[in-house]
Amino acid sequence: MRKSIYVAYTGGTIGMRRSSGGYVPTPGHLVESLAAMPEFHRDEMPLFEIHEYDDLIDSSDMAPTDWQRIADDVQANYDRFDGFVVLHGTDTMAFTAAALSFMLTNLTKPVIVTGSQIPLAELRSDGQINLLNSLYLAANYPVAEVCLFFNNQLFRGNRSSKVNADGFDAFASPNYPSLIDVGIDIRVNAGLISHHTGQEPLNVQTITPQPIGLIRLYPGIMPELVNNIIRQPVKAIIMQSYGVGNGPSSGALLNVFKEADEQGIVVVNATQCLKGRVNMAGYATGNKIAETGAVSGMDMTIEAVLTKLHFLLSQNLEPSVIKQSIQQNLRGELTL
Ligand SMILES: NC(=O)C[C@H](N)C(=O)O
Repeated sequence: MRKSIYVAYTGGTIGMRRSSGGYVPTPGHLVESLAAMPEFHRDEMPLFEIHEYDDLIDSSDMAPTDWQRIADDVQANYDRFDGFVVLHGTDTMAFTAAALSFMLTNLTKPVIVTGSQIPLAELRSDGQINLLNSLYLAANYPVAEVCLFFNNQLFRGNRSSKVNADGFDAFASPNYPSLIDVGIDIRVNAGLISHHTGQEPLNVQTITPQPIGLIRLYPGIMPELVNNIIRQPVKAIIMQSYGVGNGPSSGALLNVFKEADEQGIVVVNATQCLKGRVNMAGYATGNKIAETGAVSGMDMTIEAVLTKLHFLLSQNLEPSVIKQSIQQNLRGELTL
């Protein structure tokens, strides 16, 4: 029997049209374009149902409330379909994929987030390949987790980052292998498919918008500037440090982070580098950051750290519990 895939269409370039003000999402345009593409309707393809959202958006406009809507949508249709494809803009696709990975617990069916760099209806679009393969993989290679498909690779959602603004290879998973590579053959990288038994029903954890500060360290960064951020109603700060978790060792700057920690603000030390992991014990400069109470972001992407913080802060947990949980492997987002 042909499998049945639910497509949640949120917006993004894949369904956009050129306008005098630049590309904009256009209701009905994607569905119309797909109807005219015979390859999507071949017998080897699964059946699919597209749910076009009322307000299609450029993913630059995505917010935690949109993540919630997508998660609730998957849950509402969970029993009727074999798998899920979320059509999404590329700009914040990695954030949504990471957020969904934390929000959806006990997943036994694939949720694949995808989109394109050129609209589906345009010449040389990568949308056709991305959507066609996402549907095919969702039906035939049911990786039971939230994934991101782009440029012939299926990545773990919470390990992905947008790394190329204008290339078709827009995404990478710097600290974790791709789950599936699509070439002449479809190669599943062994052992990466989750084996959930499906005894527990799918659960959606509610995420609410949270005040999280993101501070990228740079040579000459002024303590006063960071100090202003902790004066805000902020519950957590992601400190994007150098290399393996280092930063300027000026007492004034370190004191600001220490003060933040004492106020119950969770400070996560995440590296600016795309690849590799934080090890604050490696250098004296990193050790000093650890002494302020900051916890390690390990080898998580910034997208994973940010959405994991949303996930944890939304549960009203004590800062000490959040500090512990941030360093635990919840959905394969970090390597212990
Ligand atoms: N390629 C894209 O989808 C970019 C677009 N600005 C978006 O994120 O919606």
